[in-house]
Amino acid sequence: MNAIELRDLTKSYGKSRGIDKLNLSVEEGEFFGFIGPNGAGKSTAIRTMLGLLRYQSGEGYIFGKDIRKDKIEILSEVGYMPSEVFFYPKMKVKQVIAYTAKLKNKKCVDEAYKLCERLSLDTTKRVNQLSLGNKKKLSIVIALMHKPRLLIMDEPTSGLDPLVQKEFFSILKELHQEGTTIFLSSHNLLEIQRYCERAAIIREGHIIACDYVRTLMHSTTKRITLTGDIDFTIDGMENLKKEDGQVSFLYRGHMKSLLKMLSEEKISDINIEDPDLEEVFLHYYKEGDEL
Ligand SMILES: Nc1ncnc2c1ncn2[C@@H]1O[C@H](COP(=O)(O)OP(=O)(O)OP(=O)(O)O)[C@@H](O)[C@H]1O
Repeated sequence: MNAIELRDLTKSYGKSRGIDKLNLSVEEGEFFGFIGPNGAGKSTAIRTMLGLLRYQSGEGYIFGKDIRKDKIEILSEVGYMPSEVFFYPKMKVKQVIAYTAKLKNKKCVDEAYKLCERLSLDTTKRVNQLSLGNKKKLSIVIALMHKPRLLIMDEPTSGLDPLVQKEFFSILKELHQEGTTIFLSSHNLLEIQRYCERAAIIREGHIIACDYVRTLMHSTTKRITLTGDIDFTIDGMENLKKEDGQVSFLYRGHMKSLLKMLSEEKISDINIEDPDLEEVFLHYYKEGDEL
């Protein structure tokens, strides 16, 4: 069964576009990445699929349950970490935990305390005494404490220090091994590359690419690095970098024609490699680029 199934899901905010005919399938048990430039529609897609926003058309199912009709059942199986966190400022961390466990109607306080310990979050502090990063930790604890079947995280690591990020991903990996489906929306392409099996790229409210991360990286685009006497340009050269007698660029054309052109130039070395994920995604992000 698919954990997430969205078909032509459309949500607009009056004049401004949110998501437009968005299609997406995430299988149960996947570690899935969701990426796109600012304003692409990531948070809108997430909040719509969780039944938190009204939408105009299309359909959506979480574990086969209808996002329009079965909101409460869906939320009981999901752990959601929003990109922005709000807690009652005067509550202590331990009070937030107790209150949340009551709302979720699950015995999960012990699990929450274990998570606080692993993330170094002091449960005796009041929310208004917490730094931004520590508020984020609390939001992680709240999303994870009931061991949900599906975890949806919107920009979870922004504002967390590297040590906490490492521990956070160790926790996610453990949950994933236990069968939890993880849907991670992030601007950090390295963490998508490192942890996600598949990823979807959203731009202007549409999914423009969805595949295994490895496949996305092995696109037809290559990074070419040339050493030698280089003062020529080639059609299809992008992201040009020049340093220390080397020229490096992304190339999207036919390899045969590139090699033919280069054979006539004074080049002492050539290196052809796959670009890193960041470069591939930046290429997808750019408005008007073909896939
Ligand atoms: N409450 C709202 N009212 C009007 N327009 C909105 C509202 N929320 C989002 N939008 C618009 O919907 C589009 C998608 O926004 P959304 O927040 O989903 O993008 P995002 O991909 O999550 O962006 P970011 O990476 O910056 O968080 C944007 O054009 C945004 O301006």
